[in-house]
Parts: sequence; C-alpha cells; structure tokens
Amino acid sequence: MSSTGLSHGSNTVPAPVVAARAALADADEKVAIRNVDFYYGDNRALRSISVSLYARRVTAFIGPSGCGKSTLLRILNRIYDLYPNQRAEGEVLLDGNNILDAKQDLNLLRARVGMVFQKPTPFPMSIYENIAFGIRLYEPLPKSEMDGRVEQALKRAALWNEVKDKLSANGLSLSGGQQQRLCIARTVAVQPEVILLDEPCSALDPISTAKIEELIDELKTDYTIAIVTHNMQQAARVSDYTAFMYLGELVEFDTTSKMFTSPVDPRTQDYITGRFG
Ligand SMILES: Nc1ncnc2c1ncn2[C@@H]1O[C@H](COP(=O)(O)OP(=O)(O)OP(=O)(O)O)[C@@H](O)[C@H]1O
Repeated sequence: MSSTGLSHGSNTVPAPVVAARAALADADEKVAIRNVDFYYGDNRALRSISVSLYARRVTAFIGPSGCGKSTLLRILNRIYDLYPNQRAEGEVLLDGNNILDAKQDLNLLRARVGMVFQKPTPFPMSIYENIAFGIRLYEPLPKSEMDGRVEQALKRAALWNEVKDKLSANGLSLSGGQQQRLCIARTVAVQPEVILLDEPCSALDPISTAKIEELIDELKTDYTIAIVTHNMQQAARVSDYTAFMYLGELVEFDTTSKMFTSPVDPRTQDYITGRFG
C-alpha cells in the first residue's frame, strides 16, 4: 500500500505500478480505509480492504453482486452499528481520525458522512419537512433561516424549480426521480463532507438518471463522493477514481480513465468488458 492511498488487493497489482499510479492522486485524501475486514456474524464479507476517497472527487465502487460494495459503504458512516452481530475491524480515517474508534460520536459522524440509498426513501411528510426534519436534528434554526436552508438544499439538488410551489405536498407524491433528488437534498441540507450513494439510479428512468448524474458532477465541487453502481457507463461518466471489488476483496483501484482503458488485473478487464458478473 502506498502512503498516498492508492492501493491494491491480493498483491495483484505490481508494486511499481501502484507507486507510479500513486502520483496520479491529484487531490487530498479525505477518507483512508486501511486493512478493513467486515463480519456479518461469522461470515467475513470484506477482506483487508485498503482504499482512499479523495476530497472533491467521485470514487465509483464496481464489481459483481455480493462482492461487498454496499457493505463497504455502510462502514463509512457506521450504519452497520444499528444491527447486532455486524462488526468492522481495521481503520477508517476521516481527516486522519479513526471513525471505527469506540469513542466516535455516531450522530456527528452521520452528519459528516451522509448516505443516499438505492430506493428513494422520503419520509411520509411534506417536501419542506423532509428537509427541515434532518436539519433540526443537528441545528435548531428559526423559521426564517430554516426556509432559506430548505430552499438552498432543494436548489442544490436541482429540485427547487419543480417543487417550489408545493412545498407542503407529501414527499411521497413526487415521481421516483424527484424523490431521489429530495433524498439528496435532505442529505445535502445537513452540510455533510462526504456523500455516499448506494446505486442511487437503479430505480430510475434514463432521464432521471441523467439528472442525478449531472447533479453528482455539480456536487463534487464541494463534497467527497462515493458511489456504488452496477452500470459501467455510469461509473465511467461520473467518477474520477474507480475501485473494482471481487469476492470481498479490492482487486484494483485507479483513475477511472486508466481503469476503463488499461486495467492491470485480468478480473477487472473481464468485468468491465462484460465477460463476467
Ligand atoms: N445482513 C446481512 N447478513 C449476512 N450477510 C450479509 C448481509 N448483507 C450482506 N451480506 C453478505 O455480504 C456479502 C456482501 O454483500 P453486499 O450487499 O455488500 O454486496 P454488493 O456488492 O453490494 O452486492 P449488490 O451489488 O448485489 O448490491 C454477500 O456475501 C452478502 O451475502
């Protein structure tokens, strides 16, 4: 593993290649995942994962179903802690501090690391309240300021023009694509530093998908973003770095352009060319 955070799994990438590619990291390391293992009970779902997320860059996690992509994302805001018998070992450094530490304040962590799920999950309340609810958990704002923050979040999620005249309508009355942008607005509203997107477009039509992809591109000017996707074209379009996972291991990590033009590991090559998975 290189000190700059470029990493490789199972010694599949020769050290000189890793060293050379480390030079390609053109941004600050925001999250450093170091030798992370994850267990569902006795089942080890992740094996010694080391990879970094860079500030104001998008990192895509790709790989066949069941390889551990969602599991890895769920570690980054410790959402797995809500479930019994799930545990992570190793280190996940957020700005240099290990968030797996028992002393980590989980509310604070989840404000700093927001998550958007595969299926849009608006709360069964008004569009306005969907945003305000999350903000209130962290900051008691007066109504006038809250109005501004709600508007700002909806604008940031490219949804404001579509909902500004019906903020009191139920969030569930929106289309699937709008609901997903509402969830992104809800995440952005608490001003996180890292945004985790777990297959955010898998339930959406192509037009909504294009809108979310544009939005991701826009959001990366301020946030560190990790996205899990099954869609190779999407990974190629939206990400700066790509990590390929297989059977709970990180096989290869590099800039997206390198990964899609000259991957080193034959398994990466097979996956991105559709030969398996
Ligand atoms: N709640 C759970 N209990 C036990 N094992 C689980 C649980 N969730 C996931 N696993 C196992 O962990 C491994 C990784 O699953 P994970 O959902 O992270 O994969 P994935 O790459 O995100 O898959 P997909 O692309 O299908 O969403 C799989 O073997 C899966 O069966």
